Amino acid sequence: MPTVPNRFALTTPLYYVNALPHVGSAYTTIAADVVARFYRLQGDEVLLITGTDEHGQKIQRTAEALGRSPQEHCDRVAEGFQDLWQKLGISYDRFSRTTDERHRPIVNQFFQRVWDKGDIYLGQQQGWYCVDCEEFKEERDLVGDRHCPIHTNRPVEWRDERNYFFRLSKYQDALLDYYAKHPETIQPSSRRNEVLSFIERGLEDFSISRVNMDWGFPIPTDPSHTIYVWFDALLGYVTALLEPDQEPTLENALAHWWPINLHIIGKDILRFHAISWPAMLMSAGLPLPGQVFGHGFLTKDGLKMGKSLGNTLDPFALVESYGSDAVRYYFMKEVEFGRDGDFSETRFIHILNADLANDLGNLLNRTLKMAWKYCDGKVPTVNPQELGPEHPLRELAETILGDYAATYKNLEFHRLCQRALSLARAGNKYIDDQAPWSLYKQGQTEAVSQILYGVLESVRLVAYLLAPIVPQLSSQIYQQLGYDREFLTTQDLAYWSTQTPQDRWGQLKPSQVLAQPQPVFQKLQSPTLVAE
Ligand SMILES: Nc1ncnc2c1ncn2[C@@H]1O[C@H](COP(=O)(O)OP(=O)(O)OP(=O)(O)O)[C@@H](O)[C@H]1O
Ligand SMILES: [Zn+2]
Repeated sequence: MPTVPNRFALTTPLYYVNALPHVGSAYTTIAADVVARFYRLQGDEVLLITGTDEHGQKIQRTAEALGRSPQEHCDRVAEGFQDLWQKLGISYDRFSRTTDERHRPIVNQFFQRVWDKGDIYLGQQQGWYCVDCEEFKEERDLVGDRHCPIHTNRPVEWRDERNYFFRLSKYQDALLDYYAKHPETIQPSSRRNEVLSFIERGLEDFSISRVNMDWGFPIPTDPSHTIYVWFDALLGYVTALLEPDQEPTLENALAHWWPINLHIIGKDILRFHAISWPAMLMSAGLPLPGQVFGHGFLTKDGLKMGKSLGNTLDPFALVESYGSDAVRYYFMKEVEFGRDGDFSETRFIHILNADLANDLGNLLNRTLKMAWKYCDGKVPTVNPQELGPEHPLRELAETILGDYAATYKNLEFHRLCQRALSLARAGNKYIDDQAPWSLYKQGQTEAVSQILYGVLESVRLVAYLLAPIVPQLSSQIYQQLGYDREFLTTQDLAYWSTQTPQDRWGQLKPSQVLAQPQPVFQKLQSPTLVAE
């Protein structure tokens, strides 16, 4: 009987279109793509949502400064995002733009639910506003001469206006209660603690409308106000759930994929996702997303890289110089997900050469050459089970395979890379120790076959383990091992993940014809991009 696949829906933030994407936006999106690819390889039905947040004062002002209409500006920048995602191999299923005409009915219907619940009222808003965050800041959090702690280059602005408010305070206890019962919902745990202590300090209602600002949707019950950009942006996740030809109703949007399993975001927008958003959903009577993971910042000289500060690294140039797998691998391996990390081009080159060119690429290359020399260019004809459980490579591989899925599910990408690479390193050591070239000279062909099989099978497993992170490289390795180029990406994954599971020892078919050895990862040259 065919099994029904599990469903997994996840999102990146919808990025502001105040400027083209930078390496920080790429970082989150790469991580989300890795997770999506992992679940697809498990045979699950996956929906990866990314997109752009296009309303609000920040966008209106940026467009004005550039002499463009806001829509023209958004169209251009949204295209830039899509272009980068394509270059980085991001396999997104939906690109949600908050200026999409289907978004407005969803926002209106959601607003109506919250309105009917009595959670929206008119009040007076006073406070310090950071346009770059599109958020009111508490006086005690400001730095220097009233500057936002994240956007230290621009002072916050004083606001005193009549706005509609959302009754966030009403949900304080419900949120605490929910997070006590579902502690896994906010990750990593340091972020959970941060959110909990913020809630415990007391939640204040927040304004969800703006006056004198018309780049957004009007409040349905009072069109002289514009809906606050964050209220509309968070709902972009819901609009994204609609099928392309579906009528845009809230009911349709929520029917198949809701609740979303995972929001991957940076820690700058944690409160929106772990406080405002769940409270809005509670008000609308909807179940909450499974998890919010707030990762750390890529920093430059200790400050968050960002479009507003302009201290960023151009991801287009990075991909152009080094290729998408290199960029993906570096950020997943080098920065522990959840913590901050600085970028260094020298380190970038060092890690890629050490891991992918030497430990993995060379291992495959030298072993393939031996297989051509000693085994007629075929996977050695041995029964994989003859390599018993105590075989050193098999033993290590099976230990890693025992928990790699949990490692991915916990978003421990750096650990996954380390573990996969430890298998490649063990393969190199094993082949050096065994010296099959001497055994061949002594006529011990059976032993040679066994050794080469063990190493090639280990390389296959490393490629499989890393496939969500370096999809092109893994596909190339599979191809060298005699599989179709597309084996890991366009096969009927749901089928083969159950029929010929790739995450087991001994799947490499004896006698399968190998490809001619070719380097799968070119060594990178010295830094070219950033002066260090
Ligand atoms: N330096 C960074 N490190 C890690 N992630 C980042 C970084 N900058 C942006 N991001 C990602 O982008 C999200 C914020 O998107 P946004 O469009 O506000 O980009 P931004 O560059 O931070 O903009 P701005 O500098 O104008 O605030 C973060 O939550 C995170 O997912
Ligand atoms: Zn700010």
